[in-house]
Amino acid sequence: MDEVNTKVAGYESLASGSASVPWSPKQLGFRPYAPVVSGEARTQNLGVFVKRPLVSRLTKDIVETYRICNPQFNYPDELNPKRFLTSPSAGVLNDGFDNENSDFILSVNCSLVNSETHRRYLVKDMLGQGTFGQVAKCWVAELHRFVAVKIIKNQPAYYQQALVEVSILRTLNKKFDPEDKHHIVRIYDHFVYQRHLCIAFELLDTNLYELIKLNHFRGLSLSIVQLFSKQILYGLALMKDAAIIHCDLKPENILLCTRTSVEPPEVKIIDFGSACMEDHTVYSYIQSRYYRSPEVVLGYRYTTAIDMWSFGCIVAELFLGLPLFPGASEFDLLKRMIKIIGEQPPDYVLKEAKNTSKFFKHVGSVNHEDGSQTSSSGRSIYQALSEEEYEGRENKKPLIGKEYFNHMNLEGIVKKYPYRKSLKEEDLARENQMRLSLIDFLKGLVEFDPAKRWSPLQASKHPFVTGEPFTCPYEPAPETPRVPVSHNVKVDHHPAGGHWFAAGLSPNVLGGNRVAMYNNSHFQVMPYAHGGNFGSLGSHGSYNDGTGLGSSYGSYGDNSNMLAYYSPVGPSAMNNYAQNIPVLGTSPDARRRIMQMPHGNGFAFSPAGNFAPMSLGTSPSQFTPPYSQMTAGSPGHYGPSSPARGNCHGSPLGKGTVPGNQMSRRKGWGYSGNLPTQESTSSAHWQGQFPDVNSPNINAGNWKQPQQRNSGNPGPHGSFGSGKPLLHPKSAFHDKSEATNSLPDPGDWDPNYSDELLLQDDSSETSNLATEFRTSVQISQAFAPTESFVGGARFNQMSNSNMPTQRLNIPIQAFPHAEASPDVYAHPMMNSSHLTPHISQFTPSRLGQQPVQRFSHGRSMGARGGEWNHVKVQVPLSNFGSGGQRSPGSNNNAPWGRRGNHLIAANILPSSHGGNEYGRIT
Ligand SMILES: Nc1ncnc2c1ncn2[C@@H]1O[C@H](COP(=O)(O)OP(=O)(O)OP(=O)(O)O)[C@@H](O)[C@H]1O
Repeated sequence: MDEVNTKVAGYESLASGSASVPWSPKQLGFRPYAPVVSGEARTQNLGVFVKRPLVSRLTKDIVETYRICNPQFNYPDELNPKRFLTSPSAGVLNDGFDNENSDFILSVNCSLVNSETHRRYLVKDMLGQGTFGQVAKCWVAELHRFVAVKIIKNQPAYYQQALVEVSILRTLNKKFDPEDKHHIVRIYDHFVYQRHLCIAFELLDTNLYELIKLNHFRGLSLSIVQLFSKQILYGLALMKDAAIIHCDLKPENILLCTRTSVEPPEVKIIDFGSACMEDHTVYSYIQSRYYRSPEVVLGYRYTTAIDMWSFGCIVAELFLGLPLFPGASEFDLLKRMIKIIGEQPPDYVLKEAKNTSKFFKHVGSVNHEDGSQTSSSGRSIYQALSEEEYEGRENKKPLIGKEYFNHMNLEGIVKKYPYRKSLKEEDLARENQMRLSLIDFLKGLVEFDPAKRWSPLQASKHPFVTGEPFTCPYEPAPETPRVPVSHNVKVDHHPAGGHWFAAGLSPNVLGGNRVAMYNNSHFQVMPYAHGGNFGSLGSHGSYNDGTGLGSSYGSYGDNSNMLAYYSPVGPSAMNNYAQNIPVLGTSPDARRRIMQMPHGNGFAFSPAGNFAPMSLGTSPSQFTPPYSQMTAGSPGHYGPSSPARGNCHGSPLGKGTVPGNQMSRRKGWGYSGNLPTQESTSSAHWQGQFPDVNSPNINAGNWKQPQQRNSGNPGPHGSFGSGKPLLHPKSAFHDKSEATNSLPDPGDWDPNYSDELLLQDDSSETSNLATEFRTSVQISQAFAPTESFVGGARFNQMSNSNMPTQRLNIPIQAFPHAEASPDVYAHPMMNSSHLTPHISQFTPSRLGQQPVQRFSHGRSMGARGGEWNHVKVQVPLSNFGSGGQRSPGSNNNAPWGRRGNHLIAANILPSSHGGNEYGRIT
């Protein structure tokens, strides 16, 4: 401390007692505190005022405060103790650069450097953590700008999949949306630093889940729902046109923009780490459960329509403040869908879907004349299993979550959602109109039949989006058939580019690097004459589409004429390609990759960088490196946006699944081919038709509203437990524990939660500060006035006097003004016992995870390790000279874990982009 003090100019003179430069406070030294606008205050654009706590405000800029008091005061940043942002911060891997989770250990003011452009990214803060690694807020001095940098875990599978994200985003940004008009996050740069792939994105703000949470799980005003819906549809339309399926659309992956003068607010879609090309859908275990489409649950072929389902769920959640289908399990999810929508998946889907027998029983008769199965009554020949039947078939009780919506259908849920108290009569009529419009809108989105589900373009013309008066059910005009996807998307590819090239993607913008990679001595060309040994080669008939392209993990083409590129050093690990065939054909989504090896001999590729013997049908998730607990020191500050959400959907790369129940990745996709005809318009076509937000004549006449909605869907044909109690007689205990488990405290995943907690424990000022904090959150008010047709926010602003000082009470002030009674609307926030702690409340469960799994993504070391261990990673070949573990603490036998003497960044990895791309952020 002494040493530190004497180094501080200004302080030095004080400490020494020297009178040479006597210090005295200057008059100008004191001036009104003007906090730097950043972080939580950014949301002011939306009228969301979240003041920084007093303690923070008094101390955050203390050096500056001292400097104002005494201009001679000089405190160099280097004197600051290292402040780690990554936890654990002990460097045990990668020569001490990485922690035990293969995360690069970040500290404030450490730099990430693009060795090619020498651009430095000065780490300032942690923005979030996800499956792939960490996202840090970084300062780029030369551009005088903050960006978000995603630092991918130092593991090959993560690395490779992250390259897919790079490639997809670059394709979307550059080829489809060069002018940044489609609400998709911009990617600026990517490079490797200390063996970590770093991806620089534009800096965005809070995600929509956080926004809803800030609003205490009350829904947002219809004007905002409408506005965000329109913007998200812009993005979805772009993706459909690019034939890209996001595969993980959820409120957490839609972020507010940070622009200071944006009016109205803007959102953007992020996280393309799960995305894939529409004609190369390989993985069956995709989408976060609440937002998972029925076709994915059922194991039916899927298209961009699954994103529209997720979109429908998001729109409903924005309005309700709670997920529409918060299924605790897939059984529960389907049950909720059927109950709320009042239908069930169409027979043609059930007939073909792989998992139908898991959820439905066959009750129809077989028409022997034409061989088809039809019900004589014209009703469905499938009936949903009851809970008991499911248990009988699966030998386990289905997890059933809490009922939030009081057994209402979609219409009832929306219609009976509480109104704000102060809604005037004229506004009430308008609100009702909007609600009817919303109901109709949602019906077209959460439509069981993927063929009938509206496309982004169709949905964008719905009156709910366009703002036109809703008079009758909307019937979209049919879309113009588009040219096949593969002709629509131009992709860069290179035979040595590995599986992301095979996926029709190119993360590498500079061709030189690709060549360098191809020719690089670190890659070995391995004659590969026995494709059948690696049974995935060309075996996946579902998307060979006549071109001889293969399917699974980086493998495609002619079994007998293939070279496999093996890189002992490259994070790309294993690249293979088929000679003389177009390199298109593999899903980029390694996380959901299901190995399809119907005629293999038990060997497959390991993304760990080697050929590894694996059992048939092994999911790539099963050779994902052990995914250890995400033990961020302060997850409350920068933990996953909502670990719970990330938990239940099964990303094989660690997008945690609940051990024991969600690890059931579907294997053997086995879909025989015949992808449905994908319709698409050309970019010019749909862009021209897309409604202009600012146009007063938004698509007038472009949509029609026939008097009768022709849904073509008969009523529900089956029901879960029809005529029987929903719960198994023995399930009372189970249900209770399930409810408890699935209703964790939102604080467990709320990054701001610990702030409030901190305030509570903070001496005598606690209640004042807490009150200040709470009363400064004024979301509802903020969202009200911008659009005229909806009126104000749905909720009154909470009054100070009513604000409790106890943290646990805060969120449950949600409906003090609600007019509906709890018995009418079983909303968790309306429960009269709202003053009890969250954990016993109907606190919204994100994806049904237990709190403890939140930050571990539901994967314990043991569980992951068990999966990992069965994959024997081959000993690296000759030029992998730096064998052995990278560090004493490492037990990673994969070459990835070794540092070696290779210049990965320079030789192997795709280079960062040129200046023109980056120029966008200047
Ligand atoms: N451009 C950005 N600006 C600001 N914050 C961001 C940005 N991108 C990501 N984040 C933050 O980082 C978190 C993790 O990002 P992202 O979802 O891309 O990572 P991931 O590892 O793919 O996560 P997941 O586990 O959901 O797949 C986000 O929830 C968000 O809070």
